[in-house]
Amino acid sequence: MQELTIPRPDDWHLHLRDGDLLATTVPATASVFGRAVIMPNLVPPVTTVDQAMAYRERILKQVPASSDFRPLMALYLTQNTAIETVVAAAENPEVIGFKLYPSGATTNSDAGVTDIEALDAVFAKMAELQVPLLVHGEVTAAEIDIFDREKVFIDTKLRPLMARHPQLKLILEHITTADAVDFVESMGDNVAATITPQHLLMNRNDLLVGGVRPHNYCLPILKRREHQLALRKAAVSGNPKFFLGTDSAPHAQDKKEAACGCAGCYSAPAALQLYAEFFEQMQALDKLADFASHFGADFYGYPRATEQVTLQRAEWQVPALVDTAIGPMVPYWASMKLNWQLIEK
Ligand SMILES: NC(=O)N[C@@H](CC(=O)O)C(=O)O
Ligand SMILES: [Zn+2]
Ligand SMILES: [Zn+2]
Repeated sequence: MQELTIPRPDDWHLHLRDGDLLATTVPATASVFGRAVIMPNLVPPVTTVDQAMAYRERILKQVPASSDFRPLMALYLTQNTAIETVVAAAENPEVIGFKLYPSGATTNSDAGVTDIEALDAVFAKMAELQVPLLVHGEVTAAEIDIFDREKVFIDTKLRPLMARHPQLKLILEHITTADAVDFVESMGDNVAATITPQHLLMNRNDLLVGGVRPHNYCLPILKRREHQLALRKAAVSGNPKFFLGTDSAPHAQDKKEAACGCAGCYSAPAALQLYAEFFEQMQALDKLADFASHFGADFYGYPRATEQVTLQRAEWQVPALVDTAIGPMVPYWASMKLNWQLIEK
């Protein structure tokens, strides 16, 4: 196969950041993807519908004229999120749902949730109004090993949450383990998951063997190979519960290449090409359209894309650096080759 045309994909998990960086991050995604779920972990976090609409306007200013890109805004769930905010979110078509960050779990999660059970009335309202809950699924307790944090979260927090609220529409974000695959498969049609390119293409050896590779460091951290294989199998299984979410999460080069480096892979400059690389490795390019363009829209209840994008099988090198207003940034897969490139039609 030399050319592959698929419906315009959507990115169901994306960090654009704010301010001057939007001039880089918005075009990078909007030139390829039709819609994206915009993560709210700004400083301060995006906790209200008004804040989300103001942030959305700042994003729209950077969308290239040739693009119909639609940002779908996620609100940051805190311990103080009010029922009225759930109602307001349900009434606003540009708000897609709420993002649950366990406090301290990841970048800019200090304002996150410390006591999930205490928010049961909020979850009940979300379930009633079918407002999606998007979850960073890791516990943060110091005694829990970083490689076990997703599994322990599923066992001690998510399964009980779903038992209390069986109708809750829940997306387990950026899954990294066989345990997460099992959890999603064991639940009803109201539970789904996003999978990033780095968790499909890499395992923890790619982070640690031969030296620490800060640009492969993200959260949840890359796991052992057997977990990677479980994710790879799920992504090509044709099960509509698993779909594309890049978790592209830019940090400046000096913040990544540091004694205490930030977590997050800036994959947007090569996102679709990276997924194509993976689907080709699996001899499953015929499944890319479902994973990238159909299943997420179906799950969230948006129309499927009518436009198309075309990939061509031709070697392409990911840039070594991307210049941005906050300094140079090293994209995920920097300087390495990929077998597929995007072409204008
Ligand atoms: N994935 C990451 O490693 N980082 C994300 C936060 C997140 O999605 O957990 C970020 O905002 O930098
Ligand atoms: Zn996360
Ligand atoms: Zn993220």
